[in-house]
Parts: sequence; C-alpha cells; structure tokens
Amino acid sequence: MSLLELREVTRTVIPQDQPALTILNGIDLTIEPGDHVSIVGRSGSGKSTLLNMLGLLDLPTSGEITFDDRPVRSYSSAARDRLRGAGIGFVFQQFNLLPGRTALENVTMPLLYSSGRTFWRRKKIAAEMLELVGLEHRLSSLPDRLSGGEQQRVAIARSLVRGPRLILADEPTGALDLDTGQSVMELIDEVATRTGAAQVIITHDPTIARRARRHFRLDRGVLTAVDDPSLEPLTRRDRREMAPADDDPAVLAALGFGADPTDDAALERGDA
Ligand SMILES: Nc1ncnc2c1ncn2[C@@H]1O[C@H](COP(=O)(O)OP(=O)(O)OP(=O)(O)O)[C@@H](O)[C@H]1O
Repeated sequence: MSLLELREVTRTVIPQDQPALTILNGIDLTIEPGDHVSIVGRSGSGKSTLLNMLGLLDLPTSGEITFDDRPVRSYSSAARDRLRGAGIGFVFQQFNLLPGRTALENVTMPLLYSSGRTFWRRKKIAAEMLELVGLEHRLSSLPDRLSGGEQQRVAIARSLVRGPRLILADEPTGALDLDTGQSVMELIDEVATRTGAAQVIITHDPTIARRARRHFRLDRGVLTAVDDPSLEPLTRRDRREMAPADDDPAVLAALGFGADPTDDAALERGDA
C-alpha cells in the first residue's frame, strides 16, 4: 500500500489576459511509508506548486492523487485539512514561528487540534519533542532569543509533534550555514527513522538531496527520476539562482555569482 501517489498529475493556471500555463505536466510519483525522496529543481520549475499538491493544499487540474490509496478528491475540504494536520508535517526555509510565543507554546500549538489524552497531555508531549531536538533548556525562550539553527529545531519539533507519516521539507536548510544545515538534516532523518515517517525534500542543494534514497529532478513541470543528484552538474545559472534574492549586480558580483548580464548565453551553456 502506498502512502501518497500522484498519477498523471497536471496543474494548469490561466493568468488574466494570458494563455493557459501548464505548471506541472503529467507527474507520476509514488511515496511509500518510510520512503526518502529528494526533488531538485531550478527556480520557476514548479517546486512550490508540486509541494502544494503533495501537501494536499491544492488539487490537480487533471490526474489523481491518493493518500492511503484513497483519492484525495473524495475528501471534503475540512476532511482534507484534518488529514493534512494529522498526517503531514511541513518544514520550510522560513521557520514561521509565532514571534510572541515561547518555544514550548509554538510546539504545543498543533496539539490544540488533537483530542482526548493527547490534548490534555499536550504540554508534556511538546516538551518531550523539544528535548528530542536538543532544546530542553529553551522551553520558555521567545524565537528572537534563539539562533537560526535553534529556531529551525523548534520549527521541526512543531512540524513533527503530531507524529506525521509524511514530512515535506521545502529548502529546509536555505537559511542556515552549512554545518547547522547538516545537523538539522540529521535531526529530521533521526526523527523520521524513529517514527517511520516518509520524507520528501525539495531543494536546490545537491548535498542535501544526496541524503535521500531516491532522487528526482523537476524541469519545467516535468518530473524525472535520476540516479544521483550529485552527478547533475550545477551550471552557473543554477548557482546564480541559489544566490540571495538580490537583483543588485554589484552585490551578486561581490558574492562571486557573476554580474555581466551579457554573459547569459555562456551561463546557459554552464561554462561562463
Ligand atoms: N497562479 C499562478 N499564475 C500564474 N503563474 C503562476 C502561478 N503559480 C505559479 N506560476 C508560475 O509557474 C511557474 C512555477 O512556479 P513555482 O512557484 O511552482 O516555482 P518554484 O520552482 O517553486 O520556484 P522558486 O524556486 O523560485 O520558488 C513560475 O514560472 C510561476 O511564475
């Protein structure tokens, strides 16, 4: 039995006064329980749109998505929300912590939607989760008193506190330095292994992607299986897209991403 399956999934939008735009084109993907999948794609390739499908936030224009072999389309919108809340944990690049709430309050938040014993034990469960991510000494800290890595750990604890069966991570280390990023990925792996959750990691970064067992590349809305994302050479254009979102050529040049816009042909060839 598969956990999540996408069959021939297409997503088309019709922007105002413009022709229809196909953002996802015939996506086939099966996620098994405990799976570990990476999806690498350039900016604009459709990653966020795909993530919204995998996270049951949007429905496809055509094709089918099943969760536990049941078509997602057959759920009411409220039932889909409940399924997502209990079954899927999201980890984003932006930690999205509630700024006025302590680490413990942030992690307790998803348990407010639980029932019975879990509801009444929610603070204890949240505290145990924070202990698991190594932050037992930070329970009453507000987010702005925590480092970036600590904030991401709180965000991970919050995403995983309901024991999701699927973890969806979108550029989870994008805002962290290399070492902190690695330890955050190790943490997600550890929790996923302990709970048997499947992981889907969407990233620009082949080093992060390589941690997965199965690899895919998304290119203009088409998903293709690849043997190893590290074998896909990064072009200068890829690198420039991984650069901070700052249009100032001088800043990009100072960061080593190349500033000359006339160089685009060479950038395409990857040899600039
Ligand atoms: N509602 C919409 N209307 C028009 N165009 C859209 C809409 N949603 C997405 N797009 C376009 O579809 C393409 C894919 O968008 P998407 O946000 O999924 O890309 P992405 O791979 O996540 O990009 P990034 O890495 O830069 O966030 C982009 O060119 C985007 O401009």
